[in-house]
Amino acid sequence: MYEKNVYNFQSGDLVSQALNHFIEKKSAEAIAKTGRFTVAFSGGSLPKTVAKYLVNNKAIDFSKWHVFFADERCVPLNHPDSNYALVKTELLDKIKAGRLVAIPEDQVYALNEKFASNSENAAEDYEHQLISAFVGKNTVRHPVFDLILLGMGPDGHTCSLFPGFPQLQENEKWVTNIDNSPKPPPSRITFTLPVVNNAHNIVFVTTGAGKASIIHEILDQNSKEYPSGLVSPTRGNLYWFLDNESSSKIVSHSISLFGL
Ligand SMILES: O=C(O)[C@H](O)[C@@H](O)[C@H](O)[C@H](O)COP(=O)(O)O
Repeated sequence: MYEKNVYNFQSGDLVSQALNHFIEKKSAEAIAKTGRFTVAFSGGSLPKTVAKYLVNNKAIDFSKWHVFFADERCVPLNHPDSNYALVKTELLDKIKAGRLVAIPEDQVYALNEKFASNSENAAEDYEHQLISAFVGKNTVRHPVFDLILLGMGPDGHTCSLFPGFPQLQENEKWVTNIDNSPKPPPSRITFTLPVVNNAHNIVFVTTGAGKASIIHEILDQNSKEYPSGLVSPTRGNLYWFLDNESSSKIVSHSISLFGL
């Protein structure tokens, strides 16, 4: 059985501070063990919340980071809907601006723009990018990420895995596609559940009151009704970083003390 840690902070700013310490530790552990740190980002508010203090953290060896996208919208990389563009603005460019050693560009695994208009080809290409980054290094049947950072939508979706959609059943592929996403834009690629569940560390970052009821159902009642409730590590640990609002409906004994 995996370890589930639910951390509650007074504000979104404290969530960002805690994530900075947490990621520094996980990055150092992975680099000491394997010489690199493989991390996947989602979109939404997550990149900004994660990057707030991280971009000034001089204790982190960003040159050893390999950055991936847990899901991506099939749009050009400079499009306002692109998760790559968001992570570039919030994290990659800010690290570069403030430091001598940035994350090398060939260690950032973005959607291949050639396939932006064909989600099936884009997913296949992204799976090949994962294969080239993981096979022979850290793969069993699925890649083993050091850290996957997830958000949760108001319908309980995570990555681009939406409630009731067939992508939730995918057990073979590492990356799959969707062309009828209930949330625009419709065409996307996404990690599959086995890839998410295979990571060493899976972190949900969820702030704001809108998701408090779903969080209560997932964390207190173990609901499997929502894609986020199906995240269940096979080898690693699961962490939820919440603020006072998103955790407001959780029964208090579910909440762990944040410590490193
Ligand atoms: O691709 C998307 O549509 C978004 O990236 C989405 O999956 C997001 O991660 C969640 O809806 C949480 O978003 P917030 O953190 O902004 O609430």
